[in-house]
Amino acid sequence: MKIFSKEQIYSGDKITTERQNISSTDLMERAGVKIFNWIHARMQGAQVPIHIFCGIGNNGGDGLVLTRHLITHGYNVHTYIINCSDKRSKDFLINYDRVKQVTKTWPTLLNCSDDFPEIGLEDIIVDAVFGIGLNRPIDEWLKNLFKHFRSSKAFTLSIDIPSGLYTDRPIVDEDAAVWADFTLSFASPKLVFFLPETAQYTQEWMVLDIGLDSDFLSTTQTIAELIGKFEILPNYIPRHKFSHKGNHGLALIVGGRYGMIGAVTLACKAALAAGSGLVSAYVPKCGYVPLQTSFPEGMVLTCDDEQMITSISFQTQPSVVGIGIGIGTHAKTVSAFRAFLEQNKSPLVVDADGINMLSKNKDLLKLLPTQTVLTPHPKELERLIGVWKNDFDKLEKVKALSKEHNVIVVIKGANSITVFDGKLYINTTGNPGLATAGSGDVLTGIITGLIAQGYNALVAAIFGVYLHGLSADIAAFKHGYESLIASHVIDHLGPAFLSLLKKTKETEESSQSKEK
Ligand SMILES: NC(=O)C1=CN([C@@H]2O[C@H](COP(=O)(O)OP(=O)(O)OC[C@H]3O[C@@H](n4cnc5c(N)ncnc54)[C@H](O)[C@@H]3O)[C@@H](O)[C@H]2O)[C@H](O)CC1
Ligand SMILES: [K+]
Repeated sequence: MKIFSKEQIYSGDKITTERQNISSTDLMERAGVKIFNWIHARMQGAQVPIHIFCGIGNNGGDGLVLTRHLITHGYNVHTYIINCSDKRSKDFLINYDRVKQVTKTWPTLLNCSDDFPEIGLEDIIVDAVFGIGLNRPIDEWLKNLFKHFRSSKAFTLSIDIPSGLYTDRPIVDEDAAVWADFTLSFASPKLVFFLPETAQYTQEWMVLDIGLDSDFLSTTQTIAELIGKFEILPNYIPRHKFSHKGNHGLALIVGGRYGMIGAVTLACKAALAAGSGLVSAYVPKCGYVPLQTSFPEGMVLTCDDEQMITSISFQTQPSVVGIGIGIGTHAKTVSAFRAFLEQNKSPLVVDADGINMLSKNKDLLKLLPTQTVLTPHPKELERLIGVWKNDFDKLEKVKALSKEHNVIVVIKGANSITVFDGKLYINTTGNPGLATAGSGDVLTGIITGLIAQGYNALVAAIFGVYLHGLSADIAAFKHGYESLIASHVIDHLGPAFLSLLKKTKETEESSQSKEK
């Protein structure tokens, strides 16, 4: 699913009104009716007090359309206009008049020093104060109003975006935005729903289709894309009946040191379970026996050193090398890594200490083959790109690194984001159970295993992150978040593939991202 920028949404509105020969008021009516339908389907006339707070822009206009329909359907509605400026939008004013035509109880004007209305715990708040048009910090009174919403503990529904959030900038103060339980967003979810600093402002979200021009929707290229089942499926490579293991590549996992052989084992098993035809490990001598014992499907190569990798040389030409897991950053290992990079001809996935070695020896970045996949966790990323000021700054820094070295960077986290060629691919699967030892090693194994069998590196990174999360989601049904361990993620890769390919309703994208 595309994630449109603010500018794209404004131009989509304009194109739609022109091509469909409708007014902006008509489009607002559609938007407001969609919200009304969503609420009406759930409340079915219940007389719970609904407090609708409207700004004076078009987000407030949406709130007024909602107000009118709720009133005419007999709901218990209290509407407030945040009357702190006189720049009322045209469609706000039209809908303000329309509300006055259906009720004698006109909206309450809240001047920006007034007391706040009482809100009960069981009431509902609709936040239509600001949409995507917020362009400057909000004042103290508004902050206090938003705090009042939060302290009421009433269910809070935001229209389009929690008021106070910008679409393209961080906010500095956690009281400066509405903390929504649910956000109904028009046309596309907003990027800030997925960034660590702002995702907390809405517990859940859903996109409402307001019938924007279909050519606009299909042809507009976006910087960010949300990756769900329907984005992954077209990239799936089916297996041929007569294929043999040689057709599905050889993945080589290079890593490990004394006490860190388990990590390599996890990555090897994950590469195999992700579909690599053959998987080999390259480890220091101390890894030989444990790997041969716990990973009977694989081959094990060793360097001469007992404890750590001091040289990397092998006879075969692997389809892909996954390097860095548990490898350490000893000077001898760095030399071996450098020598390896200087002569390597295979595509690469670099993780963990592999990334740490790149961070400490930036000249090594130049030796990476094009479209190498880097999979840093937040600390590794910080070592690689330096400290960032906020999520937007982080994304810009990662885009710059990716561009300079032509590499694919997977920013791991709750919504892992794969960055390449200026684009952001935001993953939708996964759960907090993945915050556990070894889950990153499994991800590296999966991505390596996908490249081995012929997926291009970008698809492998996006698909790998998706599968890893999906597998964890399936495993969590059985194990819960606390008891989920990295091995479960490997064990559930099979069910993850099956669920991806299953054509039933239950496996379709979560209701978080689709209108029901
Ligand atoms: N296709 C769609 O998505 C549609 C969206 N709609 C809704 O329209 C809003 C965007 O409306 P807009 O009028 O551009 O902006 P806002 O309602 O967010 O309000 C801006 C309003 O507020 C003033 N302002 C900005 N910052 C501040 C501040 N810090 N303090 C006080 N006032 C501020 C600004 O000057 C404007 O006057 C979108 O989100 C949807 O909800 C349409 O209904 C139809 C289609
Ligand atoms: K809002």
